[in-house]
Amino acid sequence: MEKLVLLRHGESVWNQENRFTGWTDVDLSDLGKQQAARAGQLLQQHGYTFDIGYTSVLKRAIKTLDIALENMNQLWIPVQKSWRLNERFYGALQGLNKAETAARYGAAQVQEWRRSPHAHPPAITKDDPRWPGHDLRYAHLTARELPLTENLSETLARVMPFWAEKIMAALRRNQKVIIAAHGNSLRALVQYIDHLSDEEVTSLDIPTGVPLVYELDEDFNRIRHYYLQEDGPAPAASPAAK
Ligand SMILES: O=C(O)[C@@H](CO)OP(=O)(O)O
Repeated sequence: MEKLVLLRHGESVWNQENRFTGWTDVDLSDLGKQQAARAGQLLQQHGYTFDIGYTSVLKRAIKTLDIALENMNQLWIPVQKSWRLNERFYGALQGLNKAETAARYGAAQVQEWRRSPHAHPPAITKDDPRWPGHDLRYAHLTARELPLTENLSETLARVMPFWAEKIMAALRRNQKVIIAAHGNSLRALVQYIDHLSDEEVTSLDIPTGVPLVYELDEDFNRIRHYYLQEDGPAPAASPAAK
């Protein structure tokens, strides 16, 4: 039996300000740093050790993994970063306040942009400073890989090669894996691992800074999954999107 731990980054400054974030590289809030430390302490208390960590190229996830590993005294393990684990690219919504956007476009429209697997948020254009083609860390991406907007299905499609080539390969080597990523890149991964329908993934929300443990059989099918919390494991239910 393999154990895989998924960890959404701790609260970011823009989570706190209720702004659409996507690929914007915002930092953790003080609460987010505390959540990351607590996640590491919980993992250590429950005896978790890891052989390798995977994260995105965004500092809120990188720092969450760092802080969690430091609190487990495992900061020394290899960590691989990939843009494929980035948050879903939120297009022209990036930077906007979610409540103000709902007041302008209607709550139903905003909820669809946020949670539907197929709805595209409004796109940016390549002359927009938010276009990742302007950012050195994405210089190796092809024109097709650089998003102008992304829906959840497209996020899943770009997470998948990394899952198959890197993460599953590590699991096959019996390595113990932790992935620190984002609300929507993890929703996409959970949809895949759990075979969730589009309807089920619409109501899936993953909390910040709480380790989500998957116990997998040798074919990487889920045996059990649960959140690791102060008062013991909690079912990985799918609370409605906020
Ligand atoms: O802003 C974002 O990038 C994400 C995660 O914080 O928000 P949402 O919950 O709307 O997908």
